[in-house]
Amino acid sequence: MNIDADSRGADRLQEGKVHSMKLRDLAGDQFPELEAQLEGPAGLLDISGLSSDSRHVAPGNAFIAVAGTKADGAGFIVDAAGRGAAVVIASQPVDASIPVLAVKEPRRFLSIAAARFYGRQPDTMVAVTGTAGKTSVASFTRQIWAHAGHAAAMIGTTGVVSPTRNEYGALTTPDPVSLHKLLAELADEGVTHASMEASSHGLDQSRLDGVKLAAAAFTNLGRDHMDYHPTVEAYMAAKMRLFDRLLPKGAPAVIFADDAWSAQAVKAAADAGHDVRTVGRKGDYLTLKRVEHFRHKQTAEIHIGDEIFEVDIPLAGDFQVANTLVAAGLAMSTGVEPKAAMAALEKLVGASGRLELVGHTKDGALAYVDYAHKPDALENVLNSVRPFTTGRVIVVFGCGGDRDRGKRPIMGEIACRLADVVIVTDDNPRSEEPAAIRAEIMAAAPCASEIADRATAIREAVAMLKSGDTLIVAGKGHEEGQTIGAVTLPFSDHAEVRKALEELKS
Ligand SMILES: CC(=O)N[C@H]1[C@@H](OP(=O)(O)OP(=O)(O)OC[C@H]2O[C@@H](n3ccc(=O)[nH]c3=O)[C@H](O)[C@@H]2O)O[C@H](CO)[C@@H](O)[C@@H]1O[C@H](C)C(=O)N[C@@H](C)C(=O)N[C@H](CCC(=O)O)C(=O)O
Ligand SMILES: Nc1ncnc2c1ncn2[C@@H]1O[C@H](COP(=O)(O)OP(=O)(O)OP(=O)(O)O)[C@@H](O)[C@H]1O
Ligand SMILES: N[C@H](CCC[C@H](N)C(=O)O)C(=O)O
Ligand SMILES: [Mg+2]
Repeated sequence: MNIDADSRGADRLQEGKVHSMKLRDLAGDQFPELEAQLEGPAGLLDISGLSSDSRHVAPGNAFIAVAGTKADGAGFIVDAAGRGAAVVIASQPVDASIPVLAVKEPRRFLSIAAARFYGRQPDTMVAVTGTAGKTSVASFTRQIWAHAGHAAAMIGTTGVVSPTRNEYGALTTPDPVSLHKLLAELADEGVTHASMEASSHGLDQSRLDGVKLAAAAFTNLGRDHMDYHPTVEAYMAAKMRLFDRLLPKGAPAVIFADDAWSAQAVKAAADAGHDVRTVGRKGDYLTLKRVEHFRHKQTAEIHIGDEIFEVDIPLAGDFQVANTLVAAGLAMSTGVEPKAAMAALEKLVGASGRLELVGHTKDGALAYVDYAHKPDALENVLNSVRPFTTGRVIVVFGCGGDRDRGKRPIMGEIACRLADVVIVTDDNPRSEEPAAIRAEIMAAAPCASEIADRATAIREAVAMLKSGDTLIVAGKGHEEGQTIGAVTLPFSDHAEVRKALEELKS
């Protein structure tokens, strides 16, 4: 059976390379404004691929001109034509040396056409949105499916994981062309179930519009990406696109019930005609009755209908219970039996760099790496370790450059309020002046000390650990680099924490 699947996959990939489609087949019937335009000769053009970046156009491609944050693709039509584009799809008719077809939403066209061009995706796809927890939920959902015997994959911030891959990725939600190429490859490799993260950028830019979703989920909403979305309401509206535009009517919408924005998410999903399934303490699909926190695990009592499960979740952090419930909700909504889902929760492995225990001192002080790079996440992670910390909570963190400046003082205030020792350091300053970023955090963190170099900050924090203390190195999680200016130097919080712990022992 494997041999068959493999050889089919190979054929298909081979086919992909020489593949072409008539423009009218690529467009399908979702763009009424294109119908008349496709009846002409343009509809019969053979299209060899799609690109929204003129620099990547190959002969015979359709160039989709989209308006971006920095430029408007319509300004690159001449460039695309020069590289052999067969046709342009844009928001307005433009005079050009090749046919230009106008659609209302070029980004949506790009996604739908990419889905049709690559043709296949895993049979059961789910997507999760929310400010925090997406990567964890996508990973846990994949793991629950895998325990239930399905060939499962996940796509998100940490990359792609499938039975045959573990690849680092650049974006949380890939651009539509890479996404559908990847989905077709996964389907050809035999993957039947895939979970993906729906970032607010991805939703806003219609990157997921071609994905056929069986279910979707919402975790929570907090402050994030205020450099991109004009208001928090606009940010929430982008997230709710998952329910009101993408999820087919009547499909399960799994919603975490205990967040301040839960009611609004429930309303959006119900208004869109979905089968709303809430999870959490206030949840009715999966109801959390009780949690006991231990150092490296938590025991949760979960009610599903009339059944009661007592589950040992091998992860630290209250928020991880929320994430496991959302993941179990998605897995059960796509056919996993409750008993199998609950059994799988006992085997979960945390996503890399999400409150991940990297090591401990000889006195047993714990050192964690975590990806909290936004206010709510920092608040959650610091609160999460307090119950099992008998000594001090020590945190090392910074804020990224060229990103939302407003979060800097907010995170500074949270750190001083919830930790006993705070060290402010650099986290991808990018094109900004690192000292200026730190100063904006420090302005609201009078308790903090400042150590610019992240490796030094980590070494000093590890050196001060005493029995009962907990160290959180926050903000970079799984990342493998530190971006200063335009250069990314290799850097890993995991490696630096390990090195510092080793130095202590020697
Ligand atoms: C802000 C943002 O989301 N930008 C994304 C967006 O680019 P853009 O539309 O802003 O591009 P632009 O530079 O204004 O150019 C407009 C158009 O002209 C085209 N162009 C440009 C130059 C040229 O010579 N020829 C040409 O055709 C561009 O390809 C583009 O299509 O569309 C591009 C194609 O899909 C993405 O690669 C790009 O992601 C950039 C790299 C990025 O950093 N995005 C981050 C912020 C992001 O999306 N993050 C989220 C959330 C992360 C999380 O919190 O988890 C994610 O999903 O990863
Ligand atoms: N359910 C949750 N509630 C609050 N904070 C959480 C939750 N889940 C995770 N976190 C915090 O957010 C960090 C990132 O978690 P995760 O990667 O799962 O979320 P994400 O939504 O994918 O984030 P990103 O948008 O940055 O990719 C964790 O390291 C933790 O600090
Ligand atoms: N997806 C997020 C990750 C931020 C992680 C943090 N380490 C930083 O660089 O700010 C972003 O690109 O805004
Ligand atoms: Mg993520």
